[in-house]
Amino acid sequence: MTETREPVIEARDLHFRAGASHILRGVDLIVEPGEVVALLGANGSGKSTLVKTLVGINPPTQGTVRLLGEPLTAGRRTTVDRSRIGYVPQRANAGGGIPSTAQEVVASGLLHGRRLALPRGWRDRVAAALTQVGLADRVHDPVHLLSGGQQQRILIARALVREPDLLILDEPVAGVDVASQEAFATTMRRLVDGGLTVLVVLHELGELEPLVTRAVVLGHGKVVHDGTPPQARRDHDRAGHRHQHPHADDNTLGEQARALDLEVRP
Ligand SMILES: Nc1ncnc2c1ncn2[C@@H]1O[C@H](COP(=O)(O)OP(=O)(O)OP(=O)(O)O)[C@@H](O)[C@H]1O
Repeated sequence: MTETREPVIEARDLHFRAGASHILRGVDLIVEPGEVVALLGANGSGKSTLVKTLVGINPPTQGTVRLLGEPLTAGRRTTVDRSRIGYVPQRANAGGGIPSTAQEVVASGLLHGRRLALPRGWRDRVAAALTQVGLADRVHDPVHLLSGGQQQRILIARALVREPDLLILDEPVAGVDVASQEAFATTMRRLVDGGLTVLVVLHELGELEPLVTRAVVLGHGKVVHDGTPPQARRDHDRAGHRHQHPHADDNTLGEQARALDLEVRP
């Protein structure tokens, strides 16, 4: 993996408008190498829009984005090396209605920019990516016949096959069975230990909680918290949990935390 000393993600004063909607309203986000940042917030707070703005799908109407130290400028050829970035979109259908095999879908992750042919050794790389998500034996299976959780793992393999330095995931475990969530967390642990930087949109920290180094909470298109990851409310039910922290019910963060069924440590 290539060493990057500058922030892996550096977004300044990001705004995104769609028609009359002002969806992102001045977001600053810095992610340093090796961090695992959870992007949280209530439904409609702008998480997916922010992630799409960061990867260049929604060019910002104001503000700047730098990825891996290079500027991402709307409408201009970028010097950002996209082969070093893996992106897993939200609730995507891995098969796309076309009966592709797992191998074909994962191999498509090796095509980027002007690369229209698969590189030498692609079969081995695809097999290695499928092994990382625990689906090595499904290489020739049509993706549309796999379960929802397995399809999501195929999409994660499609991002991992690039051996990225930065992985951006939008709700990777939404609607995914527990076995898949555990397999995903184990894979992430291994990759993060190897130096991967991660920005992950989540509704709850779940199995990824031990990995998350920082939480950024969005509320109405703005950052309302950037720091310690919130603690799951289910902790209250655990034996020995000491109820010492305030619920911050009177501020915006409290609203966000309630919407997420989370509470924020003081
Ligand atoms: N292209 C667009 N045009 C108009 N409105 C949009 C567009 N994209 C998103 N929105 C609206 O912007 C708001 C934020 O959407 P976004 O999908 O970013 O939220 P989110 O935090 O990811 O929500 P969820 O948790 O439900 O996925 C929503 O009200 C959404 O309907």
